[in-house]
Amino acid sequence: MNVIIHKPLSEGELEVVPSKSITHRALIAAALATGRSIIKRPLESEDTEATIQMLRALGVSITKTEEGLVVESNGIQKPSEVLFANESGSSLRFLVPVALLAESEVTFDGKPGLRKRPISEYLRVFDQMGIEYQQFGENLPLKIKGKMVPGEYRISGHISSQFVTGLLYALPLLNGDSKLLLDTPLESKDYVDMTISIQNQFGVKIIPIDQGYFIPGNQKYVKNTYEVSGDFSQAAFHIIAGILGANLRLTKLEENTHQADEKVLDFVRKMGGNIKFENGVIEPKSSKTYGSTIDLSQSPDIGPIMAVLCALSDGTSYIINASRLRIKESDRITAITTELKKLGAKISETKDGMIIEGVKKFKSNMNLYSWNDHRIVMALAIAAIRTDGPIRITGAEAINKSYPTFFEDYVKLKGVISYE
Ligand SMILES: O=C(O)C1=C[C@@H](OP(=O)(O)O)[C@@H](O)[C@H](O)C1
Ligand SMILES: C=C(OP(=O)(O)O)C(=O)O
Repeated sequence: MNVIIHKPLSEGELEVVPSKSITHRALIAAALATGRSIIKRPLESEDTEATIQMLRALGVSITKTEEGLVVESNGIQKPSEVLFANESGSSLRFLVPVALLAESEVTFDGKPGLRKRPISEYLRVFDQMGIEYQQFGENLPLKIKGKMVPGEYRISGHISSQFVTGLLYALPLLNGDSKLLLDTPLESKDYVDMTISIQNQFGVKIIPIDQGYFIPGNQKYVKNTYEVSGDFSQAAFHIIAGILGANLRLTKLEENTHQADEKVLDFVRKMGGNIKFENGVIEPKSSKTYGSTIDLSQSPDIGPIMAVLCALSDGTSYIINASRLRIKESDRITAITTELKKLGAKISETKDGMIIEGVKKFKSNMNLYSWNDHRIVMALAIAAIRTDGPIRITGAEAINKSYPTFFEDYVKLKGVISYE
C-alpha cells in the first residue's frame, strides 16, 4: 500500500489508541491466571494479534466480546502448532519462557524481519537451565524442549529488556525462588517496571535487587479485569505534530503507567516545546524548538519521530545511545536518516545515533519508503507538516503492526490522503 499525503493533518481531538505494550502484558498475565479475566479496551493490531494466536495455541481461550477480550485459562498447555510471532519481538520474547511452562517441545517462528532479531539471551539461560534447543536459521525457527528450573540466571541488560520481561513472567510459577542478574546495565528499564506493575495487579510480586531481580517461587497469578490506557509511543507522533503546528487535543492518556515513551514530554519540553498535560489530556502547542541531546537508551521507540523534530529545530541535535534502533523492525538509524535526507534534512548517522542540523522546511514531491517499519511510516507522515506539497510513502501498510487506524485518524484530523 502506498499513501500519498496531499495535505497534512492539522486539527482536532483524538482518543489515543490503547497501549501495545500494556495489551501484550495484560493478556499474558491473564493467560497465566486460573479463571476468567477481562482485558478492556485492548489494542487491535498485528502484534497483539500475534500474542493472542500464540496464547491460543498454548491452550488459552481468548474471545473478543463487547466488553473487551475475555481470557479463560487453565494453565499453559502443550502447543498444538508452531508458535508464530509474525513480526512482533515482544510476542516472541515474552512467550518463550511462558511456553516452556508446558514442559514439552515448542517451536517458534516469525517473518523474515523477526528472524533477524536477537534471541541470544535466552540461549544463555537455556544453557544455564539445561534446556535443549535447536535453531534452523539465524535465530528462528527455534525449537526448545525442557523444564524450567528455579535458580540464579545471568543475562545482558542492553540487548533487549524483553528477555527480562519474558523471564519475570514465568519464573514466579516455578517451585522455588530465582534470581535474575544483569551483567550489563538494563536499558528500556521502564518496560520492565511496567511488567512488574502489571504482574502486581494480577497478584504476583517481583523484588528488585542490586543488578537484577529476586523472584519468589510458588506464586499464582490471580484473574482480573484490566483496562488498557492510551499509548505514549503513538501519542508521541501527535504530540510532535502539535509542536510543529497542528492544533490537537489528545485524550485517554494516563500518567505513571510506566510507559518509557512518556519521556517524549521531557525531550520536547527540553527543546522548547510547550505541552499541557492535565487530567489525561495532552494539548501540544505550536512552538519554536531548539537542538538538543536526546538519549534514547530508555525509550528507543520514539527515535524516528524525535529525529523529525530535531531536523526541524534550530541548531544541532545529537541523538545518542541508540544502538538498539538498529535491531528493531528495520535499522531505524539508517532508515530515518535516508528518508529524512530525501526531504532535505541535514542528518548523518553515527555508530549509535544521529547528528542533526535543523532546517526550516522539508522538500516535497518526494517518494519515501517505509523500510517495512510502522514507526518510520508514522514519523514521515508527521514530517509532511513541514513540506509544502505532497509526499508519497510506499509500503505504508507497515502501520498495521501497531496502529492500523493511523491513517483513518490522520484523515479525522483533517489530513488529505489518497491510496494507490
Ligand atoms: O517491552 C516492551 O513492550 C518493549 C520494549 C522495547 O524493546 P527493547 O527492550 O528491546 O528496547 C521497545 O522497543 C518495544 O517496542 C516494546
Ligand atoms: C520494536 C517494536 O516492537 P517489538 O520489539 O515488539 O517488535 C516497536 O513497536 O517499535
